[in-house]
Amino acid sequence: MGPSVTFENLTLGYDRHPAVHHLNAVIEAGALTAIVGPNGAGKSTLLKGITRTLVPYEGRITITENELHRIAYLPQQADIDRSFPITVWDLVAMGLWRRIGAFRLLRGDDRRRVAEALDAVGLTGFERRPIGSLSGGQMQRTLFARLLLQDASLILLDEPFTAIDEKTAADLLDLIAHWHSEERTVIAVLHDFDHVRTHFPRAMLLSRELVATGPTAEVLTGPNLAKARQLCEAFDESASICTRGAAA
Ligand SMILES: Nc1ncnc2c1ncn2[C@@H]1O[C@H](COP(=O)(O)OP(=O)(O)OP(=O)(O)O)[C@@H](O)[C@H]1O
Repeated sequence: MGPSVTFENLTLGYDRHPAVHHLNAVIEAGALTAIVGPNGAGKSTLLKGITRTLVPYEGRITITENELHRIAYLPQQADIDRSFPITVWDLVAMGLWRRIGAFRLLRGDDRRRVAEALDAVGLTGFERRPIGSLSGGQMQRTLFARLLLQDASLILLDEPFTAIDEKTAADLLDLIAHWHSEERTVIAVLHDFDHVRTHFPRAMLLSRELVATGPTAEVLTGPNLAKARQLCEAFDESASICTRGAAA
């Protein structure tokens, strides 16, 4: 079973400006949750908080069982350097590093796992291709193959389906459903509400602060979405960290 993630009076930000503001919420162990909200709502920032890339200005994030070493994180495509000279095979094999270390040669068993992961994402035959030559969808399949090998109990995905074709999105959604059936905790930042409604049982609607969280149908309502838009439009980008809720 994957861990639960608890946010308590959490404020995260950059240069003393808050991006996520006094968030209180719980993501249950083994839940499949979509994080949604307007542009600039703090969704990616929240994932960076969970990976400890950002240290909270206030409050805390608690992951049960101290599972930090078992987190897999897929950043937005824009944050991935595709010019790095590495083949599909080597990038996917990096998913084994936690288990076998970065510098050990792959054994037969390891090579079989890499081949199976490539097969699972439909990339058999692409092993020797440099990642710079892949389409957006093929690159995303490669990164999902690496995630498969990471065997993480908490999987964080930042906009995994942006700018990829529907067939690839459907295949990768199947993999996510499989992770959910294995009771891993999966949290994905998503923009496509159809994907969220169809494939994600739970949702968290953010707009710098929490608007709603719970079963997806109860979160993605007209009034909640209108409130999220209003909050984001009203937010002062230059606001400093406030102490509201500090005593809570
Ligand atoms: N590295 C950074 N330095 C300074 N400000 C940042 C940085 N990253 C994000 N921000 C700001 O924090 C706020 C929240 O950004 P974040 O990327 O978390 O939003 P988001 O909900 O993921 O948006 P989108 O849907 O557009 O990707 C925005 O105002 C953004 O400009």
